[in-house]
Amino acid sequence: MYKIIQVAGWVRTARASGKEFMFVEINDGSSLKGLQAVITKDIEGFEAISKVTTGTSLQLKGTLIKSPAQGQLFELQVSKTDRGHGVKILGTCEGKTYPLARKGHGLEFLREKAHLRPRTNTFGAVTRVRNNLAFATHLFFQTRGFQYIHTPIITASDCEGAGQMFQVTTLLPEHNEPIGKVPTVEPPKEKKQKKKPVAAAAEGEEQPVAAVEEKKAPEPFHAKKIDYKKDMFGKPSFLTVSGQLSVENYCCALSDVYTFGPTFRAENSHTSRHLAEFWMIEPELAFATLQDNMECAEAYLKFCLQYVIENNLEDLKFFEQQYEKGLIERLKNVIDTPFRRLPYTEAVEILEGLIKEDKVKFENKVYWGVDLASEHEKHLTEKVFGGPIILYNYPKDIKAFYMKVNEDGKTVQAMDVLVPRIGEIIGGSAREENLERLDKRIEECKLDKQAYWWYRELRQYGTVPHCGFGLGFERLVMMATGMENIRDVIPFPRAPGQAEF
Ligand SMILES: NC(=O)C[C@H](N)C(=O)O
Repeated sequence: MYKIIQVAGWVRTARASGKEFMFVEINDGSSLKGLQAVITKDIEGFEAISKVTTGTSLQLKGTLIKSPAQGQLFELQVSKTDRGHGVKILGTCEGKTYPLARKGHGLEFLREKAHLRPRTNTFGAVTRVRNNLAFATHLFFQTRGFQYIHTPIITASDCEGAGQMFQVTTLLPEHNEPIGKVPTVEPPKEKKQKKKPVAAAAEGEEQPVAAVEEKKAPEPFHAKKIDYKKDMFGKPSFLTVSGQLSVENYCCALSDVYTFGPTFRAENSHTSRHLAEFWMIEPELAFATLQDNMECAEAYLKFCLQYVIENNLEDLKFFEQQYEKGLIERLKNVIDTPFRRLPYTEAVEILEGLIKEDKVKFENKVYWGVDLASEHEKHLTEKVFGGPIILYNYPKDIKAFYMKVNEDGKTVQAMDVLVPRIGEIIGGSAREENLERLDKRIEECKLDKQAYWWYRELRQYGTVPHCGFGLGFERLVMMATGMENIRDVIPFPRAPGQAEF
């Protein structure tokens, strides 16, 4: 049994075997392994093909046969036959300057070659896992009846109240001259429109706009004075730091919803866990408690990891070999073990106890009320509990205004999912659904009540208990692959000094 197939891809390795034939391994990025082709001398253009180097793009037509060689099931035989075999060089690759001609590049070197690094085994594998995690995310929420909401990228609201926002400015010239050639606008011939009666709108429906205005001739482009800054959004606007407040609007109408989009934080952070542009998954659950929130977060994380074990095993084995020994076992443990849940207060007591007994030293102080540093979070997950944990009921002073205050008046119904190596992967809370209490928090946090008028109205008109969380997608990719630097799990990292591509 043989099959004639046509494939295309980039040469990984090419080597001649005597003068009679040559071996070429090509890869099209669909999996870690490429396809080996044996090309014989009698094929047209053999002379040119025998000189191809790594990176060349090729199209091959040949017969797929069982491979006699070890480590591969099939190989492609390309030789002169009556079955239309052939080789076509699509794009040659300058071997002398091609940055990936040599094997075994460091990740740092590859970060500077963001346009070419997808061709390496590491970035091919990261990309395939990332893709499946995104797919698993939709699968998880969609099969549970959540609606996917596209929340805005440009917004005037600072969800977290943390002020780490990129401001959006226009590049249009200050002096109202339009860019480029101005089209001449001929005013249309004046035509009077008859007044039409407005049809009665059904209750609750939008009123149809009455066609009562006479159509005015458009003003010539130059005549209009435009204040671009003001006309654009009317107030300073920013790139979103979170879709949460927007998705809450939809949660208070469609019940369970989620958003999955890019978010931006203008942190001048050089750590291996932060990016200025990252993707966040933010579900919002209606008629739900903090308990429901924790359950959803845990089930979602486990679902995603299970999905990549089932669909990316070859890639995971590669990561295990190259980056993290025991990766697959670790993932299976996460899936199989219930996440330990404990109040923030208890976690602080554990850490304080360890410090007192001289069992651990931290750079950052630990006391009730502190925002735990990543060294504390890592210690808890890696050394104390040996797996992911969920901390909840955090001091209200270190958390955002929208979180529901507990009866003790000191803590809020917040939760963070912490995982080994990474620290916080999920942050969420039950939202304050009571308008009075929300207003009190807005005041305490010294925020502008007026700016949140629409958010407050959700509490005014048919409020419901609801909660939600945000998962930093890149941190999930790090968790699933064992990659240690967040810049290596996103196609084009946006971090200080890195925005060229
Ligand atoms: N949707 C969420 O709860 C995420 C939270 N607003 C954050 O940015 O961390």
